[in-house]
Amino acid sequence: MRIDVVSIFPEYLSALDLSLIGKAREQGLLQLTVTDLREFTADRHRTVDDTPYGGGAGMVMKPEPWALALDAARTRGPAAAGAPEQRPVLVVPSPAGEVFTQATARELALREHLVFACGRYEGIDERVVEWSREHFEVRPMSLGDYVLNGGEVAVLAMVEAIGRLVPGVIGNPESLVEESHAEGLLEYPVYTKPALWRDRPVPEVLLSGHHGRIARWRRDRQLQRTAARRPDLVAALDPAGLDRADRDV
Ligand SMILES: Nc1cc(-c2cccs2)n[nH]1
Repeated sequence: MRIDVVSIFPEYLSALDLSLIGKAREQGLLQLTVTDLREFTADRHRTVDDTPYGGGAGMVMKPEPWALALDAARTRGPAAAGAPEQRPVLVVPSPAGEVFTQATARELALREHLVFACGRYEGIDERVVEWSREHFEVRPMSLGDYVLNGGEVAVLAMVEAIGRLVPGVIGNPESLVEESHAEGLLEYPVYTKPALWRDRPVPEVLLSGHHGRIARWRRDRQLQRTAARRPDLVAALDPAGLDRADRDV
């Protein structure tokens, strides 16, 4: 998978050099390029913003640098060998986007080329989004109903959520199965040594070695936790995915 990120603060994305995503880049599982939008300006001051038409506070990001930067990202490097001709996905972090979920991460982890446009100020001139539709599948994307100062933080979260689902990035794919949201439920509580810590014991069943009982206990905790903390997820559950014992929780 190829990932391009365009930002006026490329150093913000240096966290993607670290840990799991950094290792996947070294292994060639992910090709990630971060580009400074200001490289695509033509004036001495490297201007990327201007006042909004129609008035109002703040500044809007100018269209031309974005068009040049996105075209460069789209055409950079050879198309992956053998990959079907897919248009790259242009993800535009925005509080006005569709909400990014684990399902979105799973969907985007299957794509060959993702380009992330980190907007700042009051946003990017809307004509860039319209212009991009010719060569990209354009996806305005929100992390949630709160406002950030720029798209970089959202891109860090999305690249991690997507990247970890790319085959080979996580050493043990088993650990992807029971994590929160993997199947619409929150994950169960976890424990490790010591068995007694500050007068708090580990739940007895987990020390029993009885795998069936442990699996049932964990599933019950997932259902109870989801019902308590995220009733919206319970409402969205597919009843066909629940077994009889689930219904008794
Ligand atoms: N969910 C979300 C995205 C954003 C921003 C993206 C770019 C500037 S602000 N705020 N909140």
